[in-house]
Amino acid sequence: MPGGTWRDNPDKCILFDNGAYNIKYGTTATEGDPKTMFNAIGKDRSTLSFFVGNEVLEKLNKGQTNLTLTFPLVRGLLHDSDIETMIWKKIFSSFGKKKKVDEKTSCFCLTTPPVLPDIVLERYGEMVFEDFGFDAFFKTSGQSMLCEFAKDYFKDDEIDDECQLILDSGFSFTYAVPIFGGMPIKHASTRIDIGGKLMTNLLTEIISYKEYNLTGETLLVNDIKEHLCYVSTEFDNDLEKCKNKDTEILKEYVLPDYNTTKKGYPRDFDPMRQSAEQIITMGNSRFTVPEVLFNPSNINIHQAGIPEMISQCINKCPEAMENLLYRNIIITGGNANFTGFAERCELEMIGDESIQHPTGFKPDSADLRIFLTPNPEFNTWHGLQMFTKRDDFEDYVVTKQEYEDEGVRAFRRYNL
Ligand SMILES: Nc1ncnc2c1ncn2[C@@H]1O[C@H](COP(=O)(O)OP(=O)(O)OP(=O)(O)O)[C@@H](O)[C@H]1O
Repeated sequence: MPGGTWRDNPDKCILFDNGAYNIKYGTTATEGDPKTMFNAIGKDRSTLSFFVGNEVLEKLNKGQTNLTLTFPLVRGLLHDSDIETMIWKKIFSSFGKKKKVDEKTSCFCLTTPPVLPDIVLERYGEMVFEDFGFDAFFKTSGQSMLCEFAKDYFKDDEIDDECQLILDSGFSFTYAVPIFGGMPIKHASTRIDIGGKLMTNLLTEIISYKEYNLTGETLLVNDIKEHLCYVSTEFDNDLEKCKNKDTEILKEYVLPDYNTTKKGYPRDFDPMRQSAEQIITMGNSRFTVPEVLFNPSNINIHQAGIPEMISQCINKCPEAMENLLYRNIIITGGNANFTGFAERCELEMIGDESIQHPTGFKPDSADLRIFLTPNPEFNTWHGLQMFTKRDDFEDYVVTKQEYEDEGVRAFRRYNL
């Protein structure tokens, strides 16, 4: 067990970027990328035994498809703290004997959504201090930590030090969060109720209707989505190409048979190929699914698409910040991995004949600069790690003693 306390031993700051899909975890001393833990449990419908975190992925990858998945975070918020506790325990036990987590001398650092109801904050306080018995707790929005990362990573591009707008498109939602002086401007934070989960569900429906019933095969469809979907920068053109069976767009996904192959894979469409495998042909669903991020009304969600949401968010901020925010937009989150995501945002913000909003969403007077983080899923965690190395980190930490004296108010001392 490592000696000292979190104040002097970087192994004792435990860092969780607590995504609704994956928890990215490590310590301040971790070198390289964090590890990930699937943030769900799976219950075997026949034996009722259950699997926790990555065990679920292992079972699913081996072809065990009769698992019911339960996610402890629902719509981004903690919904089932017992399940979350099980998954956190699984992570702590993975640290091994040598680096065994000693809660009494460790600080637990956690990312949460930018706006967190008191009742959820209270439950996190209970879990961290009462159930696990940590000595200290640092709670922050993921977006503030992403900023910490981006300010360093893009410093040569002269990203503004004070003022940025984070566009974070993850599993549950897509957020636009303006940041000033490292702190989110909460009243201006805006969100659309579309994230990776909804898009995977949508693709499941489309494939199940047109080809094979893949209901319940969430991870398989997720894999198809991650390999084959993209954000179109020429939507009408791409639709036309699909009608003409253009092989530039048509792709195939070979389904696993769980006998000779355990994993599916994508490949080019070849009309001449004779094939014994079960195949899904992906045409316009490759881009109509991610299109819902830009046109939510396509699936009857009456909210603004991403570029309009960004401008709505900036409009809620003081006018003096407007130019700075448009000049410092940082895109992150797992969905930012879709090819074309950042380009499409830029096209629609500026306005372009090839897309549906030719006039654009930014004022003519504002310059636009969009920064795409290099490894969108991990950058928030890296920002968190950088933050815990700052000289003033301790000022943002709530100790067990402070929590016992002040309760949940102790977390309101700072606004990250
Ligand atoms: N290469 C990819 N292409 C498309 N989508 C991807 C890719 N990689 C990851 N994703 C999607 O990103 C989503 C997860 O993103 P992220 O890790 O930012 O979310 P999270 O932090 O777990 O959740 P949240 O931010 O909602 O709390 C998943 O839906 C996943 O399918």
